[in-house]
Amino acid sequence: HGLQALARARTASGDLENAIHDHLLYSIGKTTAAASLADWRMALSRAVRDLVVDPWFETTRRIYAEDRKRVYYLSMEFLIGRLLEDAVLNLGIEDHARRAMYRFGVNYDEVVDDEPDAALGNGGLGRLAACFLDSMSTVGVAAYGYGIRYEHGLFKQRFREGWQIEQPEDWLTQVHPWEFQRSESVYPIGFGGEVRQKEDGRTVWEPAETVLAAAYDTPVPGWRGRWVNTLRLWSAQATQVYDLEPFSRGDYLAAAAPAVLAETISRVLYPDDSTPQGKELRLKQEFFFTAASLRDLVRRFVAHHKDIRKLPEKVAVQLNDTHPAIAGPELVRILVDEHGLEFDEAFLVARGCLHYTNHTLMPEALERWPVDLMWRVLPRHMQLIERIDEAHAVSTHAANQPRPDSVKIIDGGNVRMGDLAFISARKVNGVSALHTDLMKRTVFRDLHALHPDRIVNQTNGVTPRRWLAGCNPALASLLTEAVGHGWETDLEQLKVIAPLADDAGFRTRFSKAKQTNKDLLTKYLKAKLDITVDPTAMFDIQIKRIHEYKRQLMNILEAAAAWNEMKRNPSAPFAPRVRIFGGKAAPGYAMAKLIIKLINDIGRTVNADEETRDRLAIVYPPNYNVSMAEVLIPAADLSEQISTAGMEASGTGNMKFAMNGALTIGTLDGANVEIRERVGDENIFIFGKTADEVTEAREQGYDPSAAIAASPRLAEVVEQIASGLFSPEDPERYRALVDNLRGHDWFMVCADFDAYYAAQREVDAAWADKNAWARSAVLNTAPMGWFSSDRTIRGYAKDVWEVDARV
Ligand SMILES: CCc1ccc([C@H](C)CC(=O)N[C@@H]2O[C@H](CO)[C@@H](O)[C@H](O)[C@H]2O)cc1
Repeated sequence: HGLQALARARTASGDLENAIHDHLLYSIGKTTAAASLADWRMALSRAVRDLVVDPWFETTRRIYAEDRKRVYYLSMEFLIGRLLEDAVLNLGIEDHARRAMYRFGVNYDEVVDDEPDAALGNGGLGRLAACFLDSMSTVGVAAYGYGIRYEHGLFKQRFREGWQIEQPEDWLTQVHPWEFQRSESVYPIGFGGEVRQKEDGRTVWEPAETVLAAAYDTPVPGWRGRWVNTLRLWSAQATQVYDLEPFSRGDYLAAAAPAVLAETISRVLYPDDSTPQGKELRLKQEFFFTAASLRDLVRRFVAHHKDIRKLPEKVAVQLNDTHPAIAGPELVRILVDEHGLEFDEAFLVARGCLHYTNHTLMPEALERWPVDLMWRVLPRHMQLIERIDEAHAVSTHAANQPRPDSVKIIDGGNVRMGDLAFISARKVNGVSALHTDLMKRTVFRDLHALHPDRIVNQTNGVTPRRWLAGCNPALASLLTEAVGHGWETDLEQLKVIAPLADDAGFRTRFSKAKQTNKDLLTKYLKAKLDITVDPTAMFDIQIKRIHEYKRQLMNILEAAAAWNEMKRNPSAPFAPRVRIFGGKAAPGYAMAKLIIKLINDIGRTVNADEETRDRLAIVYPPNYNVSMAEVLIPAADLSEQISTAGMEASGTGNMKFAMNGALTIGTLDGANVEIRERVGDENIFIFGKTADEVTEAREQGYDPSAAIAASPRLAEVVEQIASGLFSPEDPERYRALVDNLRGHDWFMVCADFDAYYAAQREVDAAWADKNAWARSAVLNTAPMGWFSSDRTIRGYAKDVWEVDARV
């Protein structure tokens, strides 16, 4: 706490102001008169970073002194968003920062708003990794995040006539003030080449191509800077920066080629969040960061520990989905080829360190790499994968006993990364109770039967720092008033407000906080997008990646059906709504892009309708990202979590909305099930088929056209779309979408439509009673302690990593 006091002392007396001024002059090289907003942001960021460095050193010193077991979180994605405001929040110096900027005549909020998002992720998986970093630092787990320092993060989304278009993201065109380049941590990473047997029996892999992995470290401060972990991101560099020979011939392209090719590995994030494209470059990215991370953590271990066999006592590696699953064979390779262990022992040591989290049951999202590609890019690893597969067969099946394909790593010419990860790991977890149960009954049924104690559940969580204290100061101060300080790091304390749901005064102030956020969002939409909405209407929000299983289609179909009814029956008790959509589609996902266009087409028609303008508006701000979520979520009244049951592994947006006092309309899918358990049936709107009912309906040959015929409302809307009502300029535009809906509807939109429509009418009725709504809103926030990522991380620390969690 000395350090914390030091940080405070250094900020209290205006030192922060001096530090900012010094950085502006001497780090940025600008006078106050000449400084731009970006310059001020750089100066403030550097000054705040300074306050994190000492506790960072102290954390590292303690980890070594106490020889703490470390956690290494390997993830292809870290969807961090902005860092300045979050660091200021964690250090508790917002007033100081705001006052210091004010003294320079600079608006603090504009400085914060100037920071580009670090969009190094696609969606749920990447954002979860970022929340986990915050929680590991706050609860005091000695941890490193390992990932890729993409030059270009997730693409920028623009709409051209309602169609999504993608533009490159370029967060690094400006200096990134939070990172430190670690030129001493650069490792050669090989690809391709040969594997040779040496006369002493040892195996040597001689790669044909080598790229350098250069480390960039970003400090990850926990609450009040008591503990500061590290995020180490790898950037690809060429071993040979420049080829002078072609240069001297004037062939500048050839001269630059080696560097360009090498750097391609960390150039851009693949924008898919479900169907892998199976590109060789993606495989190289996965191996590049995994191999660099394993080399780095083994170096750190052997620097202080003699016996490599003891690695599992001091190292726990978490594989964030199958993307780093090559870690199994790579760690075995290091132990066998470089440390001389026998294969069997090396495999046991490696498995002792590795743990795998599965984030999706979607068959098409499970990575499979063609065996011939693996032989070409990673020949030594392919040899070891065969050995691992063989050894597993022998250890689980008698010699003559046939092995079901489902437990084979290599099958049908592919390496199944899910099976490789499962077999290489000590613990495997799902991300919600329902999802973990479904893992045991579907994709990993046979492996679960062979290893019944390997799968555990760790229901996701979100950090209450960014997703409540940071993005919702209006509610946060009300909570602090009612609960006292401490809830930010012990969210269970929010339970205290449950009885206040019956306190009219508290309800009023709770609703006032919500209205404050709705007014802020209204201003944001006007300022950024020139969109005008009615801040007193119900803000009904669905924000997430566009995917058929998330059923944005069902949402917009219901909106159109409500619109039809409003026109048919103007006195019907529809609650005035602003229906907000946000989300990107993977560039190659045609149906998702068509759904975006349909939302914009129906929005254009409905928003232009004078008759219903006061009761329904449809808004789709482009380029949904972390910092936009921080404005949308606090302003939400209704949270749309309407996925086909059994297909959303957990969801994390659902938790953020409930934490911020929104009511959920949703299916019994993912973590919605656990949200309902905690908020109670009367404070949530559940509808639709359960996961088992979905499976059953599919097995019994579900006929969507019958469901459409049975629902006049749905039939009317489908016909309107098919006839081009919302696309007069191209009546056939939605042929594929309508045909799929009538003929296939794998995601049960038609089957759940009427139940969804009815649930939305219940929402309208509930909205009419402001007191009851406010009461339910309070009773959504109160029990959200379970959904703090601090609780999730404490679960991993105890059940998976077996590490201390103490600052
Ligand atoms: C290789 C292409 C690819 C890339 C990313 C993914 C991710 C696993 C998709 C993802 O983000 N899954 C989401 O993970 C969240 C965090 O656990 C869950 O809350 C969501 O339900 C799940 O869809 C799959 C396939």
